[in-house]
Amino acid sequence: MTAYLIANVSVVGAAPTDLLIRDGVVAEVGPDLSASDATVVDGTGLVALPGLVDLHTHLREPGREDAETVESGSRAAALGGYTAVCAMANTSPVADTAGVVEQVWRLGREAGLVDVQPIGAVTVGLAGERLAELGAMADSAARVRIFSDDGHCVADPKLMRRALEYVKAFDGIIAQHAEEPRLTEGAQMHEGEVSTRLGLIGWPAVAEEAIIARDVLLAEHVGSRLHVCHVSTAGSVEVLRQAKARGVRVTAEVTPHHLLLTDERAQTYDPVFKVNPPLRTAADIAALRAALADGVIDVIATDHAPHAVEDKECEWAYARPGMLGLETALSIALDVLGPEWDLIAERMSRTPARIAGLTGHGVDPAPGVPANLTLIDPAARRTIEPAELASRSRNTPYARMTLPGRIVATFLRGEPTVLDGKAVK
Ligand SMILES: NC(=O)N[C@@H](CC(=O)O)C(=O)O
Ligand SMILES: [Zn+2]
Ligand SMILES: [Zn+2]
Repeated sequence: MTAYLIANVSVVGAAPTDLLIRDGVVAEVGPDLSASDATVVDGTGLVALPGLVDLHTHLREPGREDAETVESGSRAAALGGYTAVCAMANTSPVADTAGVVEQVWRLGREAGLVDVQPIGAVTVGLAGERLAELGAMADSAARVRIFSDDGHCVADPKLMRRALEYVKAFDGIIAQHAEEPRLTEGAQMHEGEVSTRLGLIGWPAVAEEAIIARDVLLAEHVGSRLHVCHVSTAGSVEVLRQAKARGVRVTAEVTPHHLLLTDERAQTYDPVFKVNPPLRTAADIAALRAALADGVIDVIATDHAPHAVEDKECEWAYARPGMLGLETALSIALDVLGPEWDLIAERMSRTPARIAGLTGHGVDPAPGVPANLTLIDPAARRTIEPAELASRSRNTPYARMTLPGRIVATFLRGEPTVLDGKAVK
């Protein structure tokens, strides 16, 4: 195993120092380190963060390997500065059995670019009718702790209650895609001024807020852990704020795109901007940013949702919802939050690692800590070219935009997965 000496690097924004990585861990931290056997990485001007952790990634394998595979998605993640991703269950077949979650987990190990932690489905086939074999998935080699029907809402309150009760035994989490289906029938975008102008059926904010309100009450009643996926409205933030103040065990995520893009983008009729929940208003963005700063929203999660060309380059109404996120998330966070390195580490690494129970991830570089870290050049700017992305899909909403920050290197347990901004394998 090669040793690496990262010289003159700022650890989470502090004054520059050296990091020696050896045998998979951070061996030493301090000024003027030397090691004759180590490969030197010049860290001048770079910031080291604990490797990013994504609570919400769609890898599309098994079933839609044309859109993404565990390997291509893992490479996109490593290039984005990630060392661990949680893979959503809406694959084909659905990850609703021990067999499928173990398959995804094994493919992640084989790719070896990030730790792939499978999420299990809550209900069989995401159909919302019967609980999936949560216990078998938890006991499997994949050791599933987060369950989600993401893509669909667990709309039946009795089933949601049963799921929360079931996972309590092993301190599991139900991650909810909060969408009251009766309020979003035929919805194409956010319900508001722009949808009225365009004559498109809207998805009202209340369709999200009503489910979050119900679910925090259920989680409170049962005493279980609830996680809310892709929070997108100011009203949702208020529901979460009140629940947290009462001590409900609820955590929440926001996506990079909901922190930056508004429903005005729908005016282009370019389906690259079609996503669930939909892009909202500038007032929602302001509330989401404030909630991220004050901790009502715990994490930034990408909801990386690759889609094949034929599912995206068509009429808006027929296009699948979802956008890429892994390779641009850190840049969007930097753009939105500024160089608030401690906050970025908290929201994109430490807290998501803690929520998912991924020990060894989300820990700042210090002697003895597993060397899962990423090096960022905050001064660099890059223009996003969809064809250059490692993802198999091209549906980035940031095409030809120039964004701040570039991932220079990523290390997984002491081995580089990215060096000089390029994937190592
Ligand atoms: N976000 C999306 O618009 N799409 C996701 C599903 C989801 O996250 O709800 C997908 O799987 O494509
Ligand atoms: Zn969702
Ligand atoms: Zn999703």
